[in-house]
Amino acid sequence: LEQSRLRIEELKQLLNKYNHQYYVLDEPTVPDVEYDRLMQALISIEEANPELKTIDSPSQKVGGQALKAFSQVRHQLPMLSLDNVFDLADFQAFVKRIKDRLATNDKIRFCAEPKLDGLAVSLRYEDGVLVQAATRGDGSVGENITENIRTIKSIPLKLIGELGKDFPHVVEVRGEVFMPKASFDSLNEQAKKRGEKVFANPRNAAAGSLRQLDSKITAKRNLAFYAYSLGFVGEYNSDTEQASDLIQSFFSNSHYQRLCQIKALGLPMCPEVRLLESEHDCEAFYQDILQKRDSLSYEIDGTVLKVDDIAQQAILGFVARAPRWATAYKFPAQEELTL
Ligand SMILES: Cc1ccc(Cn2cc(C(N)=O)ccc2=O)c(C)c1
Repeated sequence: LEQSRLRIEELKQLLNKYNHQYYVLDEPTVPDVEYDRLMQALISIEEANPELKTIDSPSQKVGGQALKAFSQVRHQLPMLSLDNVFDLADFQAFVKRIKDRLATNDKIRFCAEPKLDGLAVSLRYEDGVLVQAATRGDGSVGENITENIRTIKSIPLKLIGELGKDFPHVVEVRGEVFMPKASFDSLNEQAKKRGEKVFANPRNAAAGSLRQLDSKITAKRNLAFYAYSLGFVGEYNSDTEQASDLIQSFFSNSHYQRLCQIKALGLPMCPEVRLLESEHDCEAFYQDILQKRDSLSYEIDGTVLKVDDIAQQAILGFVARAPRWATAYKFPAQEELTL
């Protein structure tokens, strides 16, 4: 049994590494057949020794037992929504409100990213292992979709790095689950052939795929994920308050640098994310993303511009459920697809 346990450990580490190389870094170092051989070996040892199967095993990527229903999860930190702006004048008013409240006339650094048209989820890693994933829900309570999230190939089941050195006991990562355009097109083509439900757009297809009680179905939907912020970070026993000194001992005071750290932990990050040195660079970013919109492999409905400095974010706080320090700068609606 000890031999099998060691062999399983070795296979898990190899396969989790290869998954990261293939799905997150896009730099595989072994051929697919080699990956497949190792995966088959892992699955057969786990079948022979079910008591050795663990929740961070890459064999989870194919899905598990179907659920009867989803349980609910209360977010330790609420998942908030974003206010919108639709034109440059609105965006400039947003910046002015920020400057007035910060009582500064200094340039404001922004973390800029495309606004992915998918579903917001929160991933909870304890001791570096993915233990829970939840939808946004109403911002305070969401659905527990852990089994479905585990099947998303670019989401690591285990963080890269060392507990206590690179990450604390509890790290939540928030981001968007989405269905790439190519996956959406082939899913609908297949659905048409089989007389099954056709989805109106990739966002609905992603939502429908995450709401499957049978994670084996989710596993076949080729969903993807990009992280866009931290959620709760701390120790198990701490109450809902953020221990900001603890966060600062692990993560940067720049939102953009935090995203880079999250990427180093193994989570995918949108390649279009930029650190902008001033509010005057935001319009150019918005126009740049707008002109490359059709060439992106995923659907977006605008950009998200966040004050980059964490201390400034804390001063600006939130209004009702939306932060004063961020806005979604949206694109004009695209003509609806006629199916
Ligand atoms: C048979 C087979 C096995 C694996 C894959 C894709 N793939 C490859 C790797 C790899 N090369 O590091 C890692 C994970 C993974 O999912 C395909 C397309 C087909």
